[in-house]
Amino acid sequence: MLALGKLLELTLAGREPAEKTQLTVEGVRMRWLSEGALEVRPPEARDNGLDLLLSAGIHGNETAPIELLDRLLNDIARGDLKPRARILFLFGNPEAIRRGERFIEQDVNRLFNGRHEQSSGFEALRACELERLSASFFSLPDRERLHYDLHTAIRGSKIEQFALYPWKEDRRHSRLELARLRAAGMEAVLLQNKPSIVFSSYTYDKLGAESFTLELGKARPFGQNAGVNVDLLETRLKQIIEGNEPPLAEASLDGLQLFSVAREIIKHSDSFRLNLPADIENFSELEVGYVLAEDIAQTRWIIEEKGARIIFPNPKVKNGLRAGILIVPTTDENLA
Ligand SMILES: O=C(O)CCC(=O)N[C@@H](CCC(=O)O)C(=O)O
Ligand SMILES: [Zn+2]
Repeated sequence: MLALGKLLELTLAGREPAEKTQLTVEGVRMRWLSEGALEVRPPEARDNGLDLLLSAGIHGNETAPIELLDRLLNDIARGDLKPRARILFLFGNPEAIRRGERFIEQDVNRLFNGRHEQSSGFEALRACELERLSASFFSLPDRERLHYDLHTAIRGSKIEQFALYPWKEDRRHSRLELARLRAAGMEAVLLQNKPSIVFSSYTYDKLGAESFTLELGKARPFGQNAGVNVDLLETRLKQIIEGNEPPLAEASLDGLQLFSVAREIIKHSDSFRLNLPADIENFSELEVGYVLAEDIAQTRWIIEEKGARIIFPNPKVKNGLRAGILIVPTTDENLA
């Protein structure tokens, strides 16, 4: 296999490849751009006009998505997968991946859309570099732009695989993209309703891509991901890459559950207390009247919304950051 197909090995070893560009037997050009960053370009005659950004390892301990991208890249380098799309593969936080940690100093996925400029340290620099790499990748005119930022979650979930769809003023969420996600095995989608500082939000808002954070199961170390079944997603990604995706029945979302954000729970101080068991699962329902959290100056977060559920509860985040999202079921009536 071509050395550049071993992007994960290079990244784990902290090494640069001797040759920065290689051609596969299929005439596909692979170009190493920076640590954990590799561009794949099909021969011009085969190019179908899709620019696909696949990122994983924004959180270093979320290894199932990293292993998935590694398999796709290996297949391309061997000539077994024949891309018609241009692809940018990104491993988000190489140092955290090497150490098996979510992050080292600060969460890269809270540093996009300008936040890295108000910060310092190597994770802020990396977020800046990821913005630059993706902006340059998505700079070609008249092409379809798609970004999947792949994650696994800290805790178990009542709904195992789901997506978060960013928000931008005057832009509607696409029914066709939701149908594509359903075909890729996602069981639910959270439709965001305000701007955010995560990677998928940056590529959606600033670069005009259709962008999603995908949650694929529970985070485990390398080699221990048998419990994370990414078969449907892997099959769909191969079809998207090869340009032979079966047509999508747009009208039907086929049981895909839709949610919207009711409130983001923000941790304001060290006095923040989250009144949930440590092993609570994502999408657990909360009763109206329940005191979910308490913070400085007698602030109390009380459930007011019928059918509310919690995702990503995490009282350990830094002050000022999101310590959970309260979500409620929604309908498909506002989709484009
Ligand atoms: O399990 C958790 O608490 C977090 C899992 C995770 O990393 N999720 C992403 C979601 C990004 C988004 O809001 O689109 C994150 O928190 O960065
Ligand atoms: Zn993550």
